[in-house]
Amino acid sequence: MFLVGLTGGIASGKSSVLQVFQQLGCAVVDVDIIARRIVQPGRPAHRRIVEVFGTEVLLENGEINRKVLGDLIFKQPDQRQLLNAITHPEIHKEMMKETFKYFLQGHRYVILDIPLLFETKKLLRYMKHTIVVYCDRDTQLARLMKRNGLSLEDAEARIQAQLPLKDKVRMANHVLDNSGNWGDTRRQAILLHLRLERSLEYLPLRLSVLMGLAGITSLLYLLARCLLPSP
Ligand SMILES: Nc1ncnc2c1ncn2[C@@H]1O[C@H](COP(=O)(O)OP(=O)(O)OP(=O)(O)O)[C@@H](O)[C@H]1O
Repeated sequence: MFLVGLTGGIASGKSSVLQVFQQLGCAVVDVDIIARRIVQPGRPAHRRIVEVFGTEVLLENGEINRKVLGDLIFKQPDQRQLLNAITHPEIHKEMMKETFKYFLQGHRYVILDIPLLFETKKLLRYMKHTIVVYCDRDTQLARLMKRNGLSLEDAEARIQAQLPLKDKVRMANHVLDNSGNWGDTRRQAILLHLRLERSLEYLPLRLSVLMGLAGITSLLYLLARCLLPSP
């Protein structure tokens, strides 16, 4: 098995592309979904967030108010670091669990949607391939304003706060251009899936696990022969 990191910019189309891979039966780890799951009431990260940021970041039903928290950390970078220190270890644990589950199921590759893959670089070394979902700036701006109901100024500020998409394109192994219509992007994603599925890069890990298992079995057999009395 090998890992494929999928990234892009805000509203560039990562989640939409990830859905295509999911529909194709790929093993998909959606960091956005994990990030929502680990802050559900009752989870340790939820408790820590309330301790640090206060009850004003809660909705009436006790869930985290993502909009309020999002605005808060956007305006105060030191608060963002605090939030990351609470959530990142929990997110990484869940990612490892899901990836291991897919490994046991025999998938050839696992695709992980990691919005800040190139910014934090923490997980980059584990990725055999990287994919950037790109779209031109005007399209990105228009989609972001429409989806989040943001003003031009606010949308520009959010795009500005990230590493430019063009830089991410330079760092990636594969680029999916989502500037045009959806059918075109879908086609690019399907072609890429076929390439990854045909790759033999999954073999080294699978073979080493099989050889490890064979080694342990032989060892147990030899031990049993030595320890058990012969008939
Ligand atoms: N090719 C396309 N044509 C038209 N609309 C699109 C296209 N691709 C994505 N969109 C729309 O653009 C918006 C952003 O897409 P999506 O949510 O997939 O981006 P994202 O990169 O996951 O965003 P974020 O990281 O900010 O959550 C959505 O409303 C989606 O429906």
